[in-house]
Amino acid sequence: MSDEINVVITGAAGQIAYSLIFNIIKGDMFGLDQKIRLVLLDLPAFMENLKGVIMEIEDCAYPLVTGIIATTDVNEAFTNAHYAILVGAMPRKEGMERSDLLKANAAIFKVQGKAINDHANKNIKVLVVGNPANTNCLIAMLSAGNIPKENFSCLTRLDHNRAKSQIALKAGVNVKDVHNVIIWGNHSTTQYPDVRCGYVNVSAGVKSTIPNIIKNEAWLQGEFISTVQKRGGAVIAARKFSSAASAAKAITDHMRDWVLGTPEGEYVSMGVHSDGSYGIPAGLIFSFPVTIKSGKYTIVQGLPIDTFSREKLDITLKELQEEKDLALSFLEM
Ligand SMILES: NC(=O)c1ccc[n+]([C@@H]2O[C@H](COP(=O)([O-])OP(=O)(O)OC[C@H]3O[C@@H](n4cnc5c(N)ncnc54)[C@H](O)[C@@H]3O)[C@@H](O)[C@H]2O)c1
Ligand SMILES: O=C(O)CC[C@H](O)C(=O)O
Repeated sequence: MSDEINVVITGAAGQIAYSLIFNIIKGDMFGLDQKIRLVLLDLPAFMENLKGVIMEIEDCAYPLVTGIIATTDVNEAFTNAHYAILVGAMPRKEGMERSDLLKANAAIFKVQGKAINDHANKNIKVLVVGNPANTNCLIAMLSAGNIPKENFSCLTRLDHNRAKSQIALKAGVNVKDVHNVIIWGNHSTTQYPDVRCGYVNVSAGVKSTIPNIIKNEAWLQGEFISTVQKRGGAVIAARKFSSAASAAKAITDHMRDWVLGTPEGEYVSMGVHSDGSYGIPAGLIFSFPVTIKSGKYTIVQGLPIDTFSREKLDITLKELQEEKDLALSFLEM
């Protein structure tokens, strides 16, 4: 890595950023030796709040921070950016549909995609978090034709972590022993959390598949899936705000693995540009199981897709195609 990296966070005065920034400057994302110049983008009305966040960054006295820029100007923000975490968007409140979000947020990601295209480092890695994350990511990617498609991804790691945790709770094991769960598709209630190929480390050198450990197919195909699919909504209903600390943790996991790589044999879930794998047509941002080496992800190939799974993949694919059509019609792209 270079001596110093420029890391842009949009929505920097918001809830997620308030956890995320501190994970980054502690070294949880890029390692303990990587110097970081933080570039914090938000709307003019939030600059005063951002001043308070910057005071707290300074007061943490973490040695990895070599500079902090606060700005409301997208072109300034993305100039020579090495990493961009696009969190800034309008979050869904109780009673709001995702289609309302689509319209409000699609325009933001078109402008930011273009600014990335025109001003960022050509090797930039972009993670889209703001919802609807897959479609916002697609719009940013389509607006940044000079940047390789593989440099864009969206966050489904929170769903992945939620799935791991639900399995650990049900099986009565530590979450660190649960491996290779998969989130397919959209970061929405149509996602397909799939644990058929996952496993649990039972004791030193002994592992068993998740279906073997849980021994309850009805739960795995029913309550487990719907709990993970609806977890974001459940947090909003209880907290009145959308998940923030767990989202920041998932962003940190996603970026750390994208930059530093995944352990041998370990899959993680990432929303990435579809390439025809598993019958998902090119031209969408779809969550797949991936492995990562030297900063490049590879979609895991050859996993079995049974009839139940095919139906689930088709449902989430259909939703993503509809979101894409709607977003492109709003933007006249
Ligand atoms: N993909 C995921 O797993 C996941 C998980 C949780 C939340 N989210 C989404 O993340 C987004 C942010 O959530 P939050 O809780 O931090 O919201 P928040 O409302 O607390 O913060 C959002 C921030 O974005 C800023 N913002 C809005 N438009 C902007 C723009 N054009 N440029 C720069 N900044 C802008 C706002 O001023 C605000 O400070 C929401 O869309 C939410 O639904 C995604
Ligand atoms: O708006 C939602 O229902 C989900 C919000 C967020 O993406 C999450 O997964 O916690």
